[in-house]
Amino acid sequence: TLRIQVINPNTSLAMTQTIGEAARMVASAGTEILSVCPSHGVPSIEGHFDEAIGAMGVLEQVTLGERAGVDGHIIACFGDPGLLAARELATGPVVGIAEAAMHMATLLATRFSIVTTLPRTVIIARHLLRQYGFEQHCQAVHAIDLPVLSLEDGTGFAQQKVRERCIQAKAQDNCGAIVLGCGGMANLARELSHELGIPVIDGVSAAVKMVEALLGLGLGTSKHGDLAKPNPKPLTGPYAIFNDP
Ligand SMILES: NC(=O)NC1=NC(=O)NC1=O
Repeated sequence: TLRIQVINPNTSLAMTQTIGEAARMVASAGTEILSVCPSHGVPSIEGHFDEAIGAMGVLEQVTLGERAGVDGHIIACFGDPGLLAARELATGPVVGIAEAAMHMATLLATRFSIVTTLPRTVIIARHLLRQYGFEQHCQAVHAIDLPVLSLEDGTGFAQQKVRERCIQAKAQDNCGAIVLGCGGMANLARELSHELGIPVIDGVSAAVKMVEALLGLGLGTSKHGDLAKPNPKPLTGPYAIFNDP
């Protein structure tokens, strides 16, 4: 059995649950999904400061997962916080939900749009598009202008706003696909794809299949060069957990 750890970098248990369920929906029979979140941190990630805190939680969970022998890791926040640092720590694949969804979208359409949460997170998506080399594929980045945890408030209001924004994007952007820009939207993609008649892609499920694909090819994170294990140093205080046992 493959064991893939899906890390919600924020500390909201409801969102961790949503993310875990979405991952299990698409996981292969031989794949066990472990859904985790940091022991300490920030309830939602809505900017650069939150991402820095979330990244430390990702590194904590990757460290614990590696020690437990998990085969691969998913960073289930649309900013992919801590991605490269996590790859230094990991032997298996580490895939972020933003890069996974963006890659999938480029295989299905010549242009995709992104629908994310707060306007201030739009710049984070733009930074990732540049970092991953997808700027020329992305037509627009839209925000529903609601906080991340509105997706977990049980009213369905945020979900309705996501739906409206996706309909608008399809009509206005001339995009062939839409990427959902938040881990908390993971359970909306299938229904929206059917309703809109275009691929609406959730990064959690995309990342599960990409990690399974990499493992199926016998591939893991390169340990040659800049993604080799960090040079050992005596880490102190809250970072002592990263020292080799
Ligand atoms: N753009 C986002 O909403 N990013 C996110 N913040 C979280 O806490 N989870 C996400 O996916």
